[in-house]
Formats: sequence, structure tokens, C-alpha cells
Amino acid sequence: MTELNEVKVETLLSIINSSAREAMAEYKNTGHGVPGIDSGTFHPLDFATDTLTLRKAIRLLEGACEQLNTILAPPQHTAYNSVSNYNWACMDVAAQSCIADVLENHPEGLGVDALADAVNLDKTKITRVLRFLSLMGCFKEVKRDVFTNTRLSLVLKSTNNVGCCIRNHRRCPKYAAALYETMTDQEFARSHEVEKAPRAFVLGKQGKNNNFWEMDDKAREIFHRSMIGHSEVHGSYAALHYYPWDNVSSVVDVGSGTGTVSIPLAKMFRHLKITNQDLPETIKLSRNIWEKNAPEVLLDGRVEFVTLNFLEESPVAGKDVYYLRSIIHDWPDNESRVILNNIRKAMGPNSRVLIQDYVLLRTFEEPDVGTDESTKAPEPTLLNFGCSTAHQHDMTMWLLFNGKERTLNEFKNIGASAGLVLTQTYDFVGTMLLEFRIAQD
Ligand SMILES: C[S@@+](CC[C@H](N)C(=O)[O-])C[C@H]1O[C@@H](n2cnc3c(N)ncnc32)[C@H](O)[C@@H]1O
Repeated sequence: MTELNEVKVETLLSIINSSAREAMAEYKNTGHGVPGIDSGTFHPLDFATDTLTLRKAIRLLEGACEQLNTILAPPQHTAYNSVSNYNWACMDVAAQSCIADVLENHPEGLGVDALADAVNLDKTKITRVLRFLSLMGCFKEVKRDVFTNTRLSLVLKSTNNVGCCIRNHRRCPKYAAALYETMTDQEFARSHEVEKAPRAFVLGKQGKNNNFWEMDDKAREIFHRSMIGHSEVHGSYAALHYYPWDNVSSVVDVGSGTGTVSIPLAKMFRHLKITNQDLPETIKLSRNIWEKNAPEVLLDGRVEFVTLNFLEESPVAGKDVYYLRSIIHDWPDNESRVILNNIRKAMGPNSRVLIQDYVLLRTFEEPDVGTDESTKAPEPTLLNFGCSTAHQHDMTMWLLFNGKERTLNEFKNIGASAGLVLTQTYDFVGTMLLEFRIAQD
């Protein structure tokens, strides 16, 4: 047994070695070298849209590092570390107070007195936060009490879409803190309805409105900007590069938001006709964003905006692709079936449904359709490559909506209930793209 455990540790070490080398090669391929922990600027690869090789390497690296730590550290150390992790709180302070924005004007560094004045916070407290974050390479203390930005802290800037996403995430820990209460509360414990999600539990106690999608214009704008950040975080733009769009002429972006993926899609594939469909207020915002960011597509007449309530009606009929990014995971199974059924009614014989969401891989499930070798987690990697991102996202969906990330089998089942069959999968690491067609009896 001891020897077998040693072999596993050795294997993890070699996974770490090979995946780290692969990641380094990806950075070097750009001609800009490998970034440092204290780099003061972004690397060109940081916001590239096709980073699939790097992402596959990082998935292996993170999972193996975490597993190795858990094996070799005393268990009490690992258990306590996971409950006393306040990275999120310190990141939140830095993001809310716009520290990275202030430091950007001081590339040589800014002393904590001036910084505390600029962000109107207590000097001692802000210094504690910055020292905490510096341990993970977010900000750097260049001289005693003088801090600069790093590549990681730059992400927190208010002008950065991911910064917006991080700022928007701050409410989730509040819902998470009530998770156990929701699981023991008589009314909420056994319900899987949207109205009985942890978010609704917490807001209900404060006597507030519970419908997530009813927001004022400002909140809607922030939410949809954070969805762009979300797609950068999760590498959703891989869909632009790996789906055969040349064989498609029309795309309906179902629950389009402001066109996070469909704007770059329309710019990259000039033959595509795009229909954006969402709730009325969002469609209004969407049109404004397209006018600002893709006026040439509007001038070409390649985009239309049509309101839709996908729980009650079908999208426009007879288009080639019905694309749903970050839609199905927002909803429990019943509503997901309704959405897919409504789309199914609009589909022509050659239409496809493309769902882009996380897919939870399970150790004991049947082999995946159309996946290649790089999708299979190597031994002794744990569930989902030992990578917690998909499962963390699953928790976020639970907290907000009683929604969930699903396994491939769960997707197949809700697809089948709408007369759809899974025909192809694309592993983009952050998310998967699942292609469904009408099932032939
Ligand atoms: C998580 S966002 C995803 C937006 C977009 N697909 C993206 O990737 O940025 C979910 C979207 O679903 C829309 N939505 C929610 N309920 C809806 C409904 N009943 N009918 C149509 N759209 C809805 C929201 O307005 C929002 O734009």
C-alpha cells in the first residue's frame, strides 16, 4: 500500500512537471516569454480568445498540485485551510475600493498613506489587506509600505470586465453562509424551485424582492458586463475557434444578454446572420451595446433583436443554430426542459442546439461522446481532474437559482425529454459546447 501511494505521488509530480512545461511553452510561443509573479503588465496570452492548450495544461497542474498538497500535508492543516480562506474577502476589498485603479497611476509604487487617502480607508487595515493579497502575487510591496500593481491585481481594475465580474460576485458568500440553514429549513430544505434558492432565503429574511432577473438599468448593465468578464474567466470564446461556423448561416442567441459571444462571432464570421433574443429590457440594452461595439454588423443588416420569454414561447423558427451560453445552468430541470421544448418547436430538420455550460465529469459514468484523449483525466487525478472550478460554479448556480451544472448524462436526459439527441461535444476546459439535433425515431 505504501509503495502504491508513493507511485501516485511520483505520478502527480510528473503530471505537475509536464503540464507546467506545456504551459511555459504556450507563453514562450507568443515571443513574450513566461510571466513573473510580480509582472506589472498583462501577458499577451492573458486575453487571447484561443488558449485551449494552456487551459488544458492548467487544469492538470491545478488538480495535481492540490491533490499533492492534500496527500502530503496533515489533514487538520488542509481542513482548517479550507474554512479559513479569506482570499475572496480581501479581493473584494481591493476591488470595491478601486485600489488597482489608483495604483495604475503610480507604476513606481505608492505609499500606504497616500493610498489610504485616495481610497478613503484606514491605513493600517488597507495595508493588512494588501500584505495578505501580496502573498498570492496580487499587488507587490516594492519598498516598506509602498505597493504597486501586478498582473493579477490589474484584473481588479474597475475598467476590467473580470473586475466587474469579481465585484458582482460579492453577494454569493452571503448566500453561501446560509447554505446549511436552507438545507434544514422546513420550507426550503426539500425544494428545488427557483423561489427556494439560498439567495431567496437570505433576501426573503430581509423582506426584499426575489426575482433575480428584475433589475434596474444600472444593475443590468453591470450584470451583463460581468458576463463578458465571466466568458474571459472561463474561456468561453474558444467556441469561436472550434465550432464549424463556416457550415452555419443563421444563429439565434437564446437568452443573448448583450451578445457576449455573438458580437465577436458576427465580427469573425461575416456570413452569419444573428438573432438576439432575451427579455424586453435586456434586448433594449443589447441593441445599444451592439450599436456601440459592432455598428458594422447592424449596417450590414446581419443582426436582429427579438424579445422572448423562453419559459413561455419559442424563439424565431427555422434557424440553423440555437445557441445557449450560461442559460440552462441557471434553471432547475423542469424549467430547463420547458426552454428546450420551446426551442425544439422552432427547429427545422437541420437545426442544432448548442449549449455552452460547465459539464461535471463523474468517475463512474459512461464514456463521453466525441471527447478526445485530453478530456480524460489521467490516473491518479480525481473527479473533474481534481479541479474544483466546475463544482464551484455548480455551487454558485445552486445559491442563486437552485440551478446547477450537469453531467453529460443529465444533459442527454433533459435533451431527450425535448426530443433532442447529443451529437457532438467540445471540451473547452472552462466550459463544454454540446451540440444537439432532433432525435430520429
Ligand atoms: C446568465 S445570463 C447569460 C447571457 C448570455 N447568454 C451571455 O452568455 O452573456 C442569462 C440570460 O437569460 C436571460 N433570461 C432570464 N430569464 C429569461 C426568460 N424567461 N426568457 C428569456 N431570457 C431570459 C437573462 O435576461 C440573461 O440575459
